Amino acid sequence: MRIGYGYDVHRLEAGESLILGGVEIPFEKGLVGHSDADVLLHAISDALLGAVALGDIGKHFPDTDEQYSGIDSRLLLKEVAGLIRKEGYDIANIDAIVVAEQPKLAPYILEMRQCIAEDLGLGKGQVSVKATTSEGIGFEGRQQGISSRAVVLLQEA
Ligand SMILES: Nc1ccn([C@@H]2O[C@H](COP(=O)(O)O)[C@@H](O)[C@H]2O)c(=O)n1
Ligand SMILES: C[C@@]1(CO)OP(=O)(O)OP(=O)(O)OC[C@H]1O
Repeated sequence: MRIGYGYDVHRLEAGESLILGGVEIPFEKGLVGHSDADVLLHAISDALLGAVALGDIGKHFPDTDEQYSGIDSRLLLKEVAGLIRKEGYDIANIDAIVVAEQPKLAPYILEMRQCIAEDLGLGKGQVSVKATTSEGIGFEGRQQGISSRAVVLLQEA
């Protein structure tokens, strides 16, 4: 068995799309990144890579490489899942949290879990996504950014 942990942050700006867990969420601001800036999928991807000591998504998909400009992070997640399988592991479960003052994410959580489960070939019972505010403090609380943390457990295939 292997455990992995991932953390990511992206900046919030007006005029950008807000995509979390593969789901586009209507909001006045969105996340800025080289890719689609899906901070939740990035945290999960980093947790998966970390579990098999394969570095992080910045190593595999450098933000200096034009081929990843604006890329759908679901494609990156699927590629990471392939690397995990190549190392001889299956995903037992994922637990992730998004720290966002706004918007209210509860209505979108089920769809996020379904997207992630579909991309990783899992049941939605193996994928947990949670949300919390930052109680108005810190960069998330000031709505300057959104962060995400994820933990994954892998088992030998
Ligand atoms: N962006 C968010 C943040 C939180 N939620 C849900 O609201 C509940 C209360 O949040 P606290 O920060 O007071 O813990 C929490 O349990 C989340 O389910 C949300 O939907 N969207
Ligand atoms: C995903 C990648 C690649 O497009 O870019 P960003 O969207 O900037 O995301 P980040 O979490 O900073 O790091 C990984 C990157 O190399």
